[in-house]
Amino acid sequence: MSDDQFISIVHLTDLHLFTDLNSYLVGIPTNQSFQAVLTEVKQTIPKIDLLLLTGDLSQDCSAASYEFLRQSLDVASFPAYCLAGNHDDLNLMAEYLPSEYVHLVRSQNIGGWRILLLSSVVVGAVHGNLAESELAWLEENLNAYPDHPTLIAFHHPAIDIGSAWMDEICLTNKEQFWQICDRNPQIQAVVNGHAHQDFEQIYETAHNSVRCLVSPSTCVQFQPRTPQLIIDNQAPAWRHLRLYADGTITTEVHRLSSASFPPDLAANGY
Ligand SMILES: Nc1ncnc2c1ncn2[C@@H]1O[C@@H]2COP(=O)(O)O[C@H]2[C@H]1O
Repeated sequence: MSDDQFISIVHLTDLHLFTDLNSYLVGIPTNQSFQAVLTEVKQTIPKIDLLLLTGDLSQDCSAASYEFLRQSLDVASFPAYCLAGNHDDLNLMAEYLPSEYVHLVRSQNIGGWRILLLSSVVVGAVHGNLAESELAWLEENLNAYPDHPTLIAFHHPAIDIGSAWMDEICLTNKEQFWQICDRNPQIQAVVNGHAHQDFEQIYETAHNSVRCLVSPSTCVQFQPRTPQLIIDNQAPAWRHLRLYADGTITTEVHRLSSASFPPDLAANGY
């Protein structure tokens, strides 16, 4: 099948960038691991229509960390859509991120698909929630394009992933979100970060099956299915998605292989 028969999206999440190239999160210099990921993405994915960045872009909430991100994405030269996570500062993102390539868009039509970006951030909290205004906006947008296969992205997973500590800090109003999905069978996929691991599940509503895709971080990973946070030895990673006009998706996670960023496995949090 030729490359132009699908939309190629690279999902990058939970970058946790700092001002300083030599600052570490759980043993990993996160600016360096992100740069290595971006370089490998460019070298290994032949066609990229869109980079999708789903929050926790910054760890130290500094202007310099967002400037570093914008500069890195400008050098990569792919359209990049960014949304916020619980570690981010929306005002700094709006001030320092937008560029020719970097966009804080909320909706986009691309190759017959609708891409919708929501904010699940609760200012000052680690967990997520979709505000009434966000849910109303989502429903309005879905009603406007009922025949377009749709991918929705936000930071906090809308499903339990089987780690008690993480499930407590994911989306708190999952049911409201899934009720909207039930009324809008054009929704094909929900893409999230926050969990620092690869997790995939089909969510069956009464009227459709939604592909839930949670992707690993470009820096440190958490072990799956654990009662408390345990650092995983898995490499920095990203997810590649191919969206086809008939609404189908193929996807897989890629782990960084060109450089090694071992985490501090003894750390029990950050
Ligand atoms: N030991 C811990 N137990 C529970 N949560 C933690 C621990 N350490 C850090 N966290 C929080 O868990 C969050 C997981 O995702 P974040 O990167 O958003 O930010 C992390 C911290 O806010």
